[in-house]
Amino acid sequence: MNVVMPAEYGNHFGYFLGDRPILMISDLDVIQNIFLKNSKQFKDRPKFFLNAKPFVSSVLALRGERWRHVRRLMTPFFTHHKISSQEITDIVVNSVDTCILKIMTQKEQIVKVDDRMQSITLDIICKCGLNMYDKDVHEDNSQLKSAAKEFMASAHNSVCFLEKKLEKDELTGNALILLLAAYDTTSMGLTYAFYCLAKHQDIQNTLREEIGLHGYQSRYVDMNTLREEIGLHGYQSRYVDMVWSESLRLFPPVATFAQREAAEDVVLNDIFIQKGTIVQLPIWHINHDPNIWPEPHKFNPQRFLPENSDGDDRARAAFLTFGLGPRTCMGIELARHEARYTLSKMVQKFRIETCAQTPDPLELICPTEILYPKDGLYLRFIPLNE
Ligand code: HEM
Repeated sequence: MNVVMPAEYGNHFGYFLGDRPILMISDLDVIQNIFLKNSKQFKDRPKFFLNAKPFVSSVLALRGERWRHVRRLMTPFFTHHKISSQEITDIVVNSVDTCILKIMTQKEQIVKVDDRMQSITLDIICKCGLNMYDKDVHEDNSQLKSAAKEFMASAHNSVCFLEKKLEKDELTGNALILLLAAYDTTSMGLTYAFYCLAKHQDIQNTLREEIGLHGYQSRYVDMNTLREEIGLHGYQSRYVDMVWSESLRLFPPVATFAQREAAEDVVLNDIFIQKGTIVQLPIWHINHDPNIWPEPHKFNPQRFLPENSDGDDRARAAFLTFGLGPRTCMGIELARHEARYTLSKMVQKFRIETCAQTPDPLELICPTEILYPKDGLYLRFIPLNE
């Protein structure tokens, strides 16, 4: 719907989902007006269909002043400084290195990439956000169900840093949301990044060379190097960020979630928006609009060279993978931190290629909010000689 309808009906049109009026907007000026300039009139997401506790008490679903309060409390834990701390970096490094070891020791070089990435991101968010350690998370028989059970049981302890400030339901709801929001979004982002790299050996080589040039010559990217690269002196190998952004543009893992409800009647850019209307961002459509992104289906990390993006509101509205405005994704820094290390380390250790099981083209499904490769993604990980 996100893809087909804007192409057919133009840059703004409405439809009903049950009794809910939805307005789909793909004009960048209107998007800026709604999500950035007039965000006070569009501050909340619509009420969730899933009206169950503790989910409705999470930052994702809260509305109005309560959302503002919870978001303000949580924000300090998601800053660049906090995310690139030694504690979190240790967790990221440890998880990716365990995954590499697992790939190295398996007999076949064929890797089910989405499975492996899910283990990494589940491991990281459970340790960083929920204080929950599962030693089998990288094993094939790791039961997501039992992990989820354990998570629910320990949910209250998990966000204890907020304990005195939040209601019990909000603590549990936010723990649940941290898990849901962080794990499959980032794992699918990484899966698509590896798919793009496997299909573009030249770009994979450039990334490998860049990492070598900027201090990743050693076999292992040790903690000090990583902190120096990311934390203290700014990250040197910008190319890995460009690869990450470009694959997230081509394959935005979250398809439909960026929505806002109009708090009052309003006219913007000559469009009358009635109170209660739900404005929907067509993320996929904008990320592939040839008027915004020339040759939109081409994987070209150069688009994200700092000099090619002027960082103004319009540029921000053109890359919608993390949503836009005050309710934009809280986990951008954590996802980037995980991606920098995972992509860098994997291309340093392996040549990643497509194999007979790699789907081409990649067929995607969207059972809820997140896009998954229909039959998983298999790639060949060939260890590189030291
Ligand atoms: C590649 C990875 C990710 C993608 C593509 C992604 C995408 C999104 C999108 C599209 C939204 C809706 C934004 C809007 O309505 O404007 C969102 C919200 C959110 N994301 Fe992410 N996300 C990712 C990773 C993460 C991670 C790692 C975390 C947590 C550690 C996280 C936590 C959240 C939260 C809490 C919200 C709700 C914010 C609010 O309502 O105030 N996300 N994300």
